[in-house]
Amino acid sequence: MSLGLPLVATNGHVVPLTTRIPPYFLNTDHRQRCLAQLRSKHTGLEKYIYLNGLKERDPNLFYEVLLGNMLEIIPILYTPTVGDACSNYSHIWRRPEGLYVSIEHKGHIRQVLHTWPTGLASRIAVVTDGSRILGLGDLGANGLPISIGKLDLYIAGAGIKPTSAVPICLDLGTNTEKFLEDPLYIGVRRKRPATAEMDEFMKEFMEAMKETFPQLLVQFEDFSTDNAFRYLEMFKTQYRCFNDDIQGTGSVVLSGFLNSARLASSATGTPLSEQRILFFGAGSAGIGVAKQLTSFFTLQGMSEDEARKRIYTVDSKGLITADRKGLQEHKIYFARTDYDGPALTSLIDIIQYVKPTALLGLSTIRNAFTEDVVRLMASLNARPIIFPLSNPVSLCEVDYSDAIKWTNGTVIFASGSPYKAVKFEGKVYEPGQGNNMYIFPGIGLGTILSEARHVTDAMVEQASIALAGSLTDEEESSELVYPRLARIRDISANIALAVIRAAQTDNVDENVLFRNLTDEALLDYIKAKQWQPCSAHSYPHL
Ligand SMILES: NC(=O)c1ccc[n+]([C@@H]2O[C@H](COP(=O)([O-])OP(=O)(O)OC[C@H]3O[C@@H](n4cnc5c(N)ncnc54)[C@H](O)[C@@H]3O)[C@@H](O)[C@H]2O)c1
Ligand SMILES: O=C(O)C[C@H](O)C(=O)O
Ligand SMILES: [Mg+2]
Repeated sequence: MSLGLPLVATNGHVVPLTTRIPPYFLNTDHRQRCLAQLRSKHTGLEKYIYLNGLKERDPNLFYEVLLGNMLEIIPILYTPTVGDACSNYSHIWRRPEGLYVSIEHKGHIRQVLHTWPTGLASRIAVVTDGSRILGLGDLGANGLPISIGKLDLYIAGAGIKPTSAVPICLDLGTNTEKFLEDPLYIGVRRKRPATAEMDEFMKEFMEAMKETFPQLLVQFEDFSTDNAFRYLEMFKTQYRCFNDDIQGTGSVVLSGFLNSARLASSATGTPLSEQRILFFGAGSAGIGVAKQLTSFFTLQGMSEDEARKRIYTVDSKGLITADRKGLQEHKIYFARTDYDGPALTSLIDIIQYVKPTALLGLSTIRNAFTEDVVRLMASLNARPIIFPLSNPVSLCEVDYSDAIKWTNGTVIFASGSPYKAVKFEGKVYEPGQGNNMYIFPGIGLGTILSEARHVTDAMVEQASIALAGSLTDEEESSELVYPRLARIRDISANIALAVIRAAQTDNVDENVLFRNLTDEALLDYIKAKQWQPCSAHSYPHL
């Protein structure tokens, strides 16, 4: 109810003309109060629930607090705590906050999408089917928080308007027995459909998305690996969409790898063309990154074959070789044809054979990079590049403090989940966070603004190169391989610029107005478009 303008007392204090707002509330900093309330919670999950409530009560305040405290709050809304939120979502559920499209809606998906309140204003949907949430497996309908967390990064990190964001969970059932038996489980109680039924569902879903939200970009998130590759292939030139785990991860890891290779090369002189990269884990993420690296190597002048030879992949059965029977489709391209000895199954044996300059973990195997493994990498390389990229932290291949200790501080490190700085023998070392959160907000922003018909490979590649080039002098001299998170808005704007230029080169941009702008003018435009939260709007009746 409007009660007129607040009074300004002679001492300058603002006194609201209402009994519902405490008299001195407006003279205090409510953001500090929220932070104190947040910090009073003891577990990550309690903090997540608190923030969720704050977002519902006052979205402007929520995003203001988030933007001012990214380092503290991103790990709660996103990896790693979002993993706990997903695992427990049926039990912590409080209010509707995303769109569920269920297998039982098949044949009527358009009608379901029409119920979304922001309709034509929608620009970005993060869509998961909950089948491989982080490394936590099939969480079914509990997967929605991953879409919400990614969209919070779009809003905070790229400046997308909250009303443009559509978190979606496709509820296709789950193969995880304990959820099917849980009386509080919020999803349909059935096993996942066979491929043919799921394909029909996905085709109807994508068609309905395009009709209902014509200006929207779809980000596929955390689909199990076979489906992730299949739907990307099926839809990437038909709809405005991309897969975050394959392309976003490929792009962000290429970036960190380029900065790492430069750092290592200043100690060893090893050129990019002599890097040998060992992937421990060959799923959507491992193969997505391997493809992005080889594509970049060819851009640098290597032949496709030379580029591919730089890559070695390992799965649960050991080094992937072409002679292995029944290899899954996505593993064939990188299967080695130059090894014909007995199967190499231990990581130590594989490292001794490959002598990698870089070891990348996308395996979901906690502590797979043992002391022996890390020490062996350090004995082979003056600056070993070790990226344990599996999420959340509980599945990370090696902790930062161990990697520092076992390499005597020589490691060049980036992990998927955040780690704190480590003090070792009097020196402070800062880790990198090789997480697609640095890249998808910029890819999305650039795609939306340029109204690109599709997300092309060049758009993803240019995003990566822009991120790699975004380090400040201070960040470079601190030997960081990714920029500091607090700068993510500016970084996302720069990535968006690179994405728009690549869309233009590929002729997929429908907003051709940008073609006439200089880079400087376009960057200013992008920044001006970024949504800013303003908690002063929170009490409009005052
Ligand atoms: N850092 C990031 O930005 C980022 C992005 C995407 C995915 N990820 C993480 O990567 C991990 C993998 O994701 P995915 O989609 O590729 O999953 P996935 O399940 O398809 O892949 C896991 C791979 O690891 C292999 N593996 C399993 N056990 C192994 C063992 N004992 N030894 C060797 N290899 C083994 C599997 O064979 C498979 O190839 C997840 O934890 C996910 O959170 C991180
Ligand atoms: O969600 C993340 O933190 C990164 C990535 O998309 C993943 O699946 O692990
Ligand atoms: Mg993911």
